[in-house]
Amino acid sequence: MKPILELRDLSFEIEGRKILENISFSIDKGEFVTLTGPSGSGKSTLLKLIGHLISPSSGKIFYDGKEIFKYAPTDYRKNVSYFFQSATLFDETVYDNLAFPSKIRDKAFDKNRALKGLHTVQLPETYLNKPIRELSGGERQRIALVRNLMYAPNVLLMDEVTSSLDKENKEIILTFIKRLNQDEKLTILWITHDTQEIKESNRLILIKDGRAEDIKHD
Ligand SMILES: Nc1ncnc2c1ncn2[C@@H]1O[C@H](COP(=O)(O)OP(=O)(O)OP(=O)(O)O)[C@@H](O)[C@H]1O
Repeated sequence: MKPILELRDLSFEIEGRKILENISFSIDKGEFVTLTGPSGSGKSTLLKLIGHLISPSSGKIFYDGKEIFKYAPTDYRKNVSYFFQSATLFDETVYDNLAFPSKIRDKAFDKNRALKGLHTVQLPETYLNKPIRELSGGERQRIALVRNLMYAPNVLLMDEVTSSLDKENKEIILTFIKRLNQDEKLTILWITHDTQEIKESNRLILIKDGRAEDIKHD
């Protein structure tokens, strides 16, 4: 089976300083992978490279066997989605936000999927009509994730998305992404420092001194 993501000899330098050096690894469809490593080791940089937000100094990244810059950026983002910690919702209702992905695709709003998403992140259906400004930070983060997954990508990249959340919100988000990983074979690559979250992933890649090393693989 060909890997869904493949990094070949990826290096990244900034202002003459080597941040990542000859990183090579592959990820198969359906894997749930945590990137770990000391602060400043280059984890966020690596995720941004894979998300096609920045370009490597050398080396290549392949998605589904094709180099990522050969995809039109919008096509790539539909397949490989980068979810930010500070994902912004528009200051309208939950419904407006959840309907946005269908609007830009010129498709009908999939209410069932939206309600299933709300249910999994433990918010009642009545939240559809709630203005965003009335939601707590954790609730906003949950809605942002449901919106991001209205049309599930094949790969979800996330950089410390739960770090500012309390235990309850962390668990809800973890349950949601695990469900998508199991039910929809969503491939997940994320950065987290939370030991419970690390335990849930089936592979752990350590980024240290510019290099990558597999340290756990189920
Ligand atoms: N735009 C930039 N300009 C200059 N240096 C940068 C830039 N982006 C990242 N760096 C440097 O690259 C190194 C790696 O940063 P990165 O944010 O990828 O680390 P990290 O492993 O994600 O750290 P943390 O766990 O603390 O978030 C750091 O030394 C950082 O200062």
